[in-house]
Amino acid sequence: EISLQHGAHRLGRRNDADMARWRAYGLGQFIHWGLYSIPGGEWNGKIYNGAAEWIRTWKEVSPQAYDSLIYRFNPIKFNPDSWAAVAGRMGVKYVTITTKHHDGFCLWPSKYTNFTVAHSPYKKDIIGPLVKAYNKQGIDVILYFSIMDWHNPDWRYDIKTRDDSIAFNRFKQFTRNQLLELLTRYPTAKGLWFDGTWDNSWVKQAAFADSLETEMRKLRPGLIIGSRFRADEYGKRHFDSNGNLMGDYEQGWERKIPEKIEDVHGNDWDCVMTIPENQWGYAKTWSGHIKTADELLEMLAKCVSLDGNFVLNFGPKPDGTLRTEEQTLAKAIGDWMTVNKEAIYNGEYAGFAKQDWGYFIKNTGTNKTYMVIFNVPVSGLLRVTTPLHTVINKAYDLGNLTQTYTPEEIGTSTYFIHLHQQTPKKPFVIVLETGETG
Ligand SMILES: C[C@@H]1N[C@@H](C#Cc2ccccc2)[C@H](O)[C@@H]1O
Repeated sequence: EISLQHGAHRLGRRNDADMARWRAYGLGQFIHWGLYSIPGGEWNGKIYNGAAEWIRTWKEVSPQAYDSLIYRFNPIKFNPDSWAAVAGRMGVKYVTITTKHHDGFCLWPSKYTNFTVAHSPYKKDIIGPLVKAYNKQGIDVILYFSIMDWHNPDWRYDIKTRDDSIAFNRFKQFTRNQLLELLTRYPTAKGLWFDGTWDNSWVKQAAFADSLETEMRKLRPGLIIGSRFRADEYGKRHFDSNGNLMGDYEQGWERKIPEKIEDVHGNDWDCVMTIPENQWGYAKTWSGHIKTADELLEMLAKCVSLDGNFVLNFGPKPDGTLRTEEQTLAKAIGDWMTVNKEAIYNGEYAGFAKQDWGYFIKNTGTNKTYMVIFNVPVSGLLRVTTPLHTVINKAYDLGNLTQTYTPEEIGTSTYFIHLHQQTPKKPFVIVLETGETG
């Protein structure tokens, strides 16, 4: 181990109540909404092949023309209660909302810049009503904040000259001011989801970022900050130069999911996922593979089975409504969660050997382990290998408690569950109530 001033300040998982609440969420919603939602991935009739929220960087787009979109931001159909109702029906426990994406446009009336909703035709704060509406549905809020800010003239990709350094010092104060402003304006926010922290300019700010993280945690005890916020003094991000996780959970799983428990190194983590291959902000034309409800449910079960949270992204339209495809998926996921949510909430790694039919999820603090089944073998036999000294006392369908099973013991800690009849063409859950022997 080397001596670090600005590496991880805690080894292992946080063990406080705020983090336990985050750990139990299972399912979250991401919302990407801002000026980029207006062009929706198109400019002058041409389709941008990148992610819609990055259209400002397209060579076909002049930054000034993009920034003038502020004068067209007027989501007259925006109704946060309807978004929160869709999220509540879907079964999400938390939402991560973009307060400011890389383009620098603020969805709250920040005092530190005019590039905000306050200077758009809409005029009103978006974040406050969103936080209130989601909290009213019992859904916690995490604020997404991009450090990289293309609009701010003091932003730099690297610090090469004294002028760069003077400008970036102004930028650091601006960033600190905005973050303290967000935490003060929205005190019920449970955490900050940082992005846009990969450029050298920010990576070189280990001391400043470390001090700012400490200041934010002091201002808001229990605040949850992920591994993407800051680098250590050697420029190492997410994991410091000693290989220890920085922040409270790993934020490296963007549009990807770990394969096995060893990949998560005993840390908390979240996977943030798009419905199309790679569109976060609203894109008029979705191209390529659009994930189905069953695919998304399998991603959810896989994440929770490996001790993570699954956060599905929505990109609302410029008028403030949700696109039909997203509403349809939210309902399909919600219909499944209505029956099976106890397999997801308070879920953790079960320690059972992974099987091809699906995923094991243990319920924190109880003797229940859930089999979330996606791939029924033609034999109709579901193999279960329990951890040593664990026995199965009861087995039954979560969706039909009278549908019970008598596991056939076929070897040490190994059983077959015989499925009774042709099973539904939908993911389903069998509950195992276990006990310990010896
Ligand atoms: C959560 C997601 N992170 C952002 C990004 C990115 C990115 C940028 C460059 C290379 C790879 C990924 C996306 O715009 C979205 O906000």
